[in-house]
Amino acid sequence: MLELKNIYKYYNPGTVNEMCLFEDFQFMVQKGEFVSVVGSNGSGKTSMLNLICGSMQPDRGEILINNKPVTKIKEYKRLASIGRVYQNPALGTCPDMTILENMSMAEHKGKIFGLQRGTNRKKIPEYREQLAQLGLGLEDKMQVKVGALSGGQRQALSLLMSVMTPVEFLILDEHTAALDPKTADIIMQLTDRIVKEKKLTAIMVTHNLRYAAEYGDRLVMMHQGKAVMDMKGEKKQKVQIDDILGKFNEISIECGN
Ligand SMILES: Nc1ncnc2c1ncn2[C@@H]1O[C@H](COP(=O)(O)OP(=O)(O)OP(=O)(O)O)[C@@H](O)[C@H]1O
Repeated sequence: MLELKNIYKYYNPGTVNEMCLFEDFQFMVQKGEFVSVVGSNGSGKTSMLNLICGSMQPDRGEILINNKPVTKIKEYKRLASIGRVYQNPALGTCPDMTILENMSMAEHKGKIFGLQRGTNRKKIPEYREQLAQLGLGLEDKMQVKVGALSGGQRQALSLLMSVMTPVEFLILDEHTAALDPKTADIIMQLTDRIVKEKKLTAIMVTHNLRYAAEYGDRLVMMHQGKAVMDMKGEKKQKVQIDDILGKFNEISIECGN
């Protein structure tokens, strides 16, 4: 379970540009939930993910993971239980290293590296099998540098790498936004499969209302640092784009998008 409790977050405090993004913000995600988060530009979606992952500190309030306060725990330690995939496929992988080296590095996330060889050769068949499951032919490109892959291939690899350690949470920050529609669909199906197979608790920020309606078991819409819609259960299972489009247009117009 993940909880943001009474969160306050100010940007540029003490300046003319001071902005209170979150004011007594509450957000709770149950174990195993797959939450799609949509919202207007600047509504605080990425900031919320940054607070969860520890890349940003709240000014007040508490963040709890499985009822334990983690607010003061540093990002790199918090990421032991969290996998994160970014919008930019370049962010989750290292372009000058091969697929094999990237996977080896991902498997050692959080561990201290010595000067021993980077890749355990015995792991190759296992990595190969994991890559084959992506269905993109990456298993035959294990010695190819990641910088030479397409955005979609790279994002699929980022996704795979983000769950190579036994994480409990998957944080997806517009992870299909930079991909063409067909590739985005492939990555989305892959995401859904991974979340279900590994029984992860997932939070997916997306601007794609179709994905938000189609995937996950809860849909949250954010606006100006607040959740203005929170749908789950049967209501979420039955939701269609048209059911959320009205509210989405309303908040988008309000903030000039
Ligand atoms: N580091 C920062 N310094 C100052 N203001 C910031 C900073 N990060 C975010 N903001 C502001 O906080 C608000 C929320 O930003 P955030 O990126 O969380 O929104 P978002 O919902 O993810 O937006 P988008 O959909 O456009 O990506 C915006 O007004 C943004 O300008």
